[in-house]
Amino acid sequence: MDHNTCIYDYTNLVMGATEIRSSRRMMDKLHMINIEKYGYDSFFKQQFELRKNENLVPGRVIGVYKSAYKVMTLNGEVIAELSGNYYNRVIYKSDFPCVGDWLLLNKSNIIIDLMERKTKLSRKTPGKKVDEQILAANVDVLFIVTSLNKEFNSRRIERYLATAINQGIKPAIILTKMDACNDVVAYIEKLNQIAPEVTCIFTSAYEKVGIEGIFDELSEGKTGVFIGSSGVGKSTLVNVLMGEEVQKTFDIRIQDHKGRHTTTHRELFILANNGNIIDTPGIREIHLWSDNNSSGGFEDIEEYARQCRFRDCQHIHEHDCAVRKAIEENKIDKERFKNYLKLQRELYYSSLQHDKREKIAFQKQIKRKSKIEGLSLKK
Ligand SMILES: Nc1nc2c(ncn2[C@@H]2O[C@H](COP(=O)(O)OP(=O)(O)OP(=O)(O)O)[C@@H](O)[C@H]2O)c(=O)[nH]1
Ligand SMILES: [Zn+2]
Repeated sequence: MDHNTCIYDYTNLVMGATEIRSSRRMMDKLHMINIEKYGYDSFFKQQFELRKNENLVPGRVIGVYKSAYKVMTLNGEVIAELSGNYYNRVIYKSDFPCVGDWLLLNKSNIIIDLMERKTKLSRKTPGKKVDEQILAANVDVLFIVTSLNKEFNSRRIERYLATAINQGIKPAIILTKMDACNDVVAYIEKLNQIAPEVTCIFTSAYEKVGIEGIFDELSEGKTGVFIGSSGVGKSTLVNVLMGEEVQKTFDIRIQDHKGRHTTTHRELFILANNGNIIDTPGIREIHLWSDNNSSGGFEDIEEYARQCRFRDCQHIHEHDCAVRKAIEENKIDKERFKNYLKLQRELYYSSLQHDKREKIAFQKQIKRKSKIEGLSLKK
């Protein structure tokens, strides 16, 4: 399906071939939004095509409220709520829409369905509860933001890199506050040790340095997420990218069912070059959550691991362990290796939890189904 088809569906306009060619001008006339700049590409168009007879509209979540969503559609921003049917189908918390998700809405702005996600930036829910929390969906680039000062921490960067690579998201490292750093070379060396292949962008929001480098990573329709500790300068950078003070709490205030005003803190903004950015304030830690065991960003260690005598070598006390030998010869940093093991364990644990969660959900589904069919389940 092409972009024009969805304009037909939505407005019932009858257009000829010539008009189709000038659909963008047409959209301007009708005050329609070009949702392609929000990342509406063939991946989502195909999903919409499969449902085209249902009179639905595609839209992207640009803000999340307690019980409603701010969604960008062809018609501009709307406030949308979930349908009862949607609620009934939800099994996991991660089935609820999050910022960056593409939705199918009906004409009354009721959310009928969630489109399949291209990527998701997930973490394990903070605290004891073991579950997945999706921070943002359909992310193309994870900007790992860190300052060129004491806050710089190789182990933390490795963790973020593993998260991005494991989830199929391209990582890029943004180094901030270059104006206040007098030994940039030392940081370049550190980055070479942990992320030789990763794009590193050196910036100063104060002096507007390096901003182009961020724009380069975000062409039209691409979505980037900023992640990093509090105080590294994420918001300042977002403001510079936006060219203005971004109002964190939009004027638009809505009421939830209890009549209270609620605001959102995870939002998607569009840049002048039509790239999309999501700021994630308040993310202090990220524990890996994944349904697969492959960590990312440790190719150097994995390269040595392939040379170990035993394929399932744990690199602890096995004979002929190439990894331990590399550590002894200072070819692998010991602390980096420890972090690798830690993240591996975290991933393994998370994949076990993932399987457990699937089993519980499967049982829930059977129970629900048998309830509907009037059957009772005996143990
Ligand atoms: N020297 C210097 N300081 C900066 C720069 N950018 C931001 N800062 C300062 O760093 C502090 C934190 O900046 P914020 O943008 O609020 O940091 P943040 O990462 O958004 O923090 P949270 O909102 O808590 O996640 C502020 O005092 C900024 O003025 C920079 O380019 N150079
Ligand atoms: Zn080994």
